[in-house]
Amino acid sequence: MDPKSAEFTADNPLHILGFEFEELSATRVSGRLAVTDKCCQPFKVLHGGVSALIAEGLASLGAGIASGYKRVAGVHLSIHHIRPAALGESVFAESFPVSVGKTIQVWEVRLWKTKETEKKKMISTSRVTLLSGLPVPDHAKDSLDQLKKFVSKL
Ligand SMILES: CC(C)(COP(=O)(O)OP(=O)(O)OC[C@H]1O[C@@H](n2cnc3c(N)ncnc32)[C@H](O)[C@@H]1OP(=O)(O)O)[C@@H](O)C(=O)NCCC(=O)NCCSC(=O)c1cc(O)c2ccccc2c1O
Repeated sequence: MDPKSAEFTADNPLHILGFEFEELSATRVSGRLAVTDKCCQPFKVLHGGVSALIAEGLASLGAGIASGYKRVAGVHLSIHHIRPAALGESVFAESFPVSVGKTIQVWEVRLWKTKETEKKKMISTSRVTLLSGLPVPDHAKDSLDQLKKFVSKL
């Protein structure tokens, strides 16, 4: 299944905002978001909560894969908003693990402006701490199976 297709909703809130995944693995998760009205605060810049949502989503997916498709639970998120992303711009998000333990994982998530003509400019940097290796509830088994199938085809 193509992660950019309408059927693939690895993360529903991100999907609704138009986020498109590019990579999904235990060591790297990335994707892109066009900054539309749906993502902006009143001053027409990317809402800080949307940046935090991207951080939570990417880190959780990566940590879930790194834990062998067990359930993970985010327990702490910190974010620094370095510069704004304006309405009409596009952002690139990348995430990688800082530490993968048996029970705790720490992931870094960075958002960048993606104007090809410009030097890469960072929008925000986040650290997400997650509890990992939790049992998967029955109602969530299907979506984890779907994610597993997709990742195995990459
Ligand atoms: C907070 C900063 C302006 C501080 O900048 P700093 O002093 O650390 O560094 P620089 O001066 O070098 O600037 C860095 C970078 O920011 C650009 N910038 C500076 N001032 C402005 C400005 N007035 N307007 C636009 N852009 C500015 C500057 O050009 C530099 O970029 P370069 O590309 O030129 O290098 C800065 O750190 C910053 O802007 N950070 C991002 C802040 C941000 O976007 N926060 C998240 C969204 S805010 C938010 O979520 C939010 C705000 C609200 O007011 C709401 C109100 C009602 C509902 C919701 C709201 C809401 O969600």
